[in-house]
Amino acid sequence: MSKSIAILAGDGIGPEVTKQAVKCLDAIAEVFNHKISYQEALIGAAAIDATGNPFPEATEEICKATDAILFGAIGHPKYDNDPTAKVRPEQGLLAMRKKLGLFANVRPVNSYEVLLPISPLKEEIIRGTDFVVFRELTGGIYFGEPRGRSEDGNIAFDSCVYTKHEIERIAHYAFKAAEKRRKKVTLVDKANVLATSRLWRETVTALAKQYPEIKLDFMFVDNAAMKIIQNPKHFDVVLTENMFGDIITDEASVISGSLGMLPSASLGTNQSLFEPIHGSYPEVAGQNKANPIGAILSAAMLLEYAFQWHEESNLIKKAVAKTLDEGFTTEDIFKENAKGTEEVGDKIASFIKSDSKVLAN
Ligand SMILES: NC(=O)c1ccc[n+]([C@@H]2O[C@H](COP(=O)([O-])OP(=O)(O)OC[C@H]3O[C@@H](n4cnc5c(N)ncnc54)[C@H](O)[C@@H]3O)[C@@H](O)[C@H]2O)c1
Ligand SMILES: CC(C)[C@H](C(=O)O)[C@@H](O)C(=O)O
Ligand SMILES: [Mg+2]
Repeated sequence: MSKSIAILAGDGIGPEVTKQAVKCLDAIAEVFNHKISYQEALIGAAAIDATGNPFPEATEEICKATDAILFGAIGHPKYDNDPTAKVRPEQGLLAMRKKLGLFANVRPVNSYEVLLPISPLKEEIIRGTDFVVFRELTGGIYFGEPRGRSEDGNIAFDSCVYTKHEIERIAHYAFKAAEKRRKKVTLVDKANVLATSRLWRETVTALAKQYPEIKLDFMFVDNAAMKIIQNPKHFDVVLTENMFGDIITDEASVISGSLGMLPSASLGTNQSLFEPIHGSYPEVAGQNKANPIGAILSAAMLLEYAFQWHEESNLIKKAVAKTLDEGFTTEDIFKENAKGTEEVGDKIASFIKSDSKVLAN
């Protein structure tokens, strides 16, 4: 089989973790005799430096012409520390999501037995955690109008806007995912305060009638933020709006062991993109310290969602698990005898190649 992938490595640790994901994809291509071609494109601060635009047209064209997109991370301290900057790397990421219609961001969260002891949370609480967050990605306060500043600069405003259509299309994805899981959807919102959240509750309640075997429950986001670390096994499929989903998934990454561990898929009707949920972690950029597993598991999600290569995807996940079992990790996981980004990528790729028969069974 022959497939093409756009590689948008971005800024900070983006290039080094994406390189490890590509290494694992190459290992899969070798084992299964697939042909995967890559097209690199600019995004974020790197794209601003080169073109003045954080999501250049050439990048958009490449994204549209390929079978799937693998994205690293964007962001640079020179913009983070300058609130007056007119053009920002994050605008590139948001423009890409909006222009490509990537409205459903899927963020799986699970615990790893071997990593339970390093968690600040109690083992018995997080053992067996397995839920997935469906985060709406192209609406809400990230995109609502009006937004901006008053003329005198003393007032700033953002608008949270949702349409019924935007809620329904991601809710269908969440309910369909629940059908294949433990048949439970928890809608996380702030319906006691926000009009948009009340529209979410009303719309999702009506839509749930189409999925009679799915149990729907509701939770306010402040309570959910607490319950996710107090009783994570309560959750199966979490459905939520853009900003709440952003926040609770960084929080949930503590259950998996590190923010560097969590992958995601951003799905639309015509294209799909795969990215670790973390950012550009500029403090260690270029130092071979970043955990590449979120990026590598994003490549596994790409094979599953974009190509329907399930066996291939499982092989990557098993190689990651085996690497963790051996305690072969970057410093954010096991500090003692920590390995580099490259070494962890090499190890996972070598397990994919050498143990493909053993791991597949
Ligand atoms: N999707 C994205 O591209 C994305 C996501 C979040 C933040 N950002 C941007 O990244 C920049 C830095 O933001 P931030 O510091 O808030 O978030 P961040 O995710 O880059 O880092 C937060 C913390 O998480 C940990 N971490 C993150 N990735 C890791 C990895 N791969 N391995 C080990 N540890 C990891 C580190 O402790 C780090 O200090 C900002 O410019 C921000 O806008 C981009
Ligand atoms: C960088 C930022 C715009 C982005 C978001 O908030 O969606 C990030 O935090 C993420 O989770 O992908
Ligand atoms: Mg985030």
